[in-house]
Amino acid sequence: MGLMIKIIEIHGREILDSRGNPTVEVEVTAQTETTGKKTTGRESVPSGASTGRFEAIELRDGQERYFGLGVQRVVDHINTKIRKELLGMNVLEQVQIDRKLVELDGTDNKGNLGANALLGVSLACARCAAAALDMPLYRYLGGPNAKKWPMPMMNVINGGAHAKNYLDFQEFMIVPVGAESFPDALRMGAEIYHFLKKILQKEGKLTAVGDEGGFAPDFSNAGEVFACLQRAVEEAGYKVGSDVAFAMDAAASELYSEEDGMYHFPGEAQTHAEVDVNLRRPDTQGGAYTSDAHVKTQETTEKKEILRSAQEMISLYEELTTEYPLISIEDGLDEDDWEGWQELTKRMKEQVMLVGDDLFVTNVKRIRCGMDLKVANAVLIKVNQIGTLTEAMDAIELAQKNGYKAIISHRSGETEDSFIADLAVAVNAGWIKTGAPCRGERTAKYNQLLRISETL
Ligand SMILES: C=C(OP(=O)(O)O)C(=O)O
Ligand SMILES: [Mg+2]
Repeated sequence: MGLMIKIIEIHGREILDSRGNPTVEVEVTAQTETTGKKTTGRESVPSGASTGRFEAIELRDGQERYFGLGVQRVVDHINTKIRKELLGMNVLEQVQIDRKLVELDGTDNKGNLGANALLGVSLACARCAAAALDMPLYRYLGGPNAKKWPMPMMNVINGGAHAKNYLDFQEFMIVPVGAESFPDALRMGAEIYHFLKKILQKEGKLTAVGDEGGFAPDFSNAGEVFACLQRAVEEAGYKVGSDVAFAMDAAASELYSEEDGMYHFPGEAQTHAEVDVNLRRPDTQGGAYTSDAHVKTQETTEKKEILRSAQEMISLYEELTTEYPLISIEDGLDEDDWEGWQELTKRMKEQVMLVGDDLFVTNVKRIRCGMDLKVANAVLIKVNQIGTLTEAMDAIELAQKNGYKAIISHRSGETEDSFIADLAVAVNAGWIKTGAPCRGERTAKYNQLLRISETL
């Protein structure tokens, strides 16, 4: 038998995440049989705001404390049922541990014990195993061939479910594609972020930030945002396109209405309504992306609506991609609109990464389905969407083996945990999405990548 590092303690607790909501933290302690050495690994669990309908279930207490968001019940599952079953297992046997966790839960969506219970334990086991072997986490997870630093996709303008502004699309990212090293990439991103702040201030826009640390001012549409990002890149001394490209997460499932099969843009409509009646934003121009060609404006006495069909969404992305170096569009259409996604993929797959987040939910079944239907060409990987490390790594492997890019991603609710930084290097993902280059829960990942990049 190989080396035995036996799990001797598992302890879960409730902590706070970056939104001030409770989340799960887990400590796993294991003892190396040959030496008696004891090692503890600690991990915590992130949480989404624009969660996909097909994600594994994040359990919450639903009781009065923390307005129903407490995770004490989940912590109890860890400290009783899960602890009892896992004590004595070899912490090096990640696949067996994760299989046991899935079995213990016994449901398809992890709704029994909670994906947040399973994930905390799963990740803490890996962290503990790496430490027990005195290995960096990325090396333990990835082996000797883990060697590639991931290109950061930095979300510097926040909208959608991550900000209370008029911006309907969720994320606008800068991608320093011309960088020659990770430290260079991060520095470029941080410099542009500061120039962006100055530009927003000069224009009298808010520089308060959204959930992922990007600024959250009111823009009327995506075209206005990219024009502003272009200025920030240029003022920072970089070339748009060759040094820095753009990416966006439309998070279109949040905009889609099953009732009429259309995508709704209430923020865009609101900014136009305000311009019309010459209210607070007389400086706001309509922008090129609300032309009648693809926007239906339904005016009533009280309300103006801006709606787009799937076809019109695709046309909008094509226009944006023609005008700006937009290299990646995530969740461009609804999580259930496989036909729309087929059309989107057919039309844009050569120029752009078409990333499935809510569409694939890090789930091999849905990714396989997407591959069969020739949908998308990249998979967003969020460990808490599926609930165990092994299943997330299976999703990454499936993507990479089939020519799909894998982008390792944070959630909008994060902790100071940096597991995903190591994971991105471990699997040579090539891409990471972990917010703005500011705020501790985001810089925890970027700073860990700086440390790792010294050793690559
Ligand atoms: C990171 C994202 O947001 P959330 O965590 O709210 O799903 C996303 O949609 O890609
Ligand atoms: Mg997304």
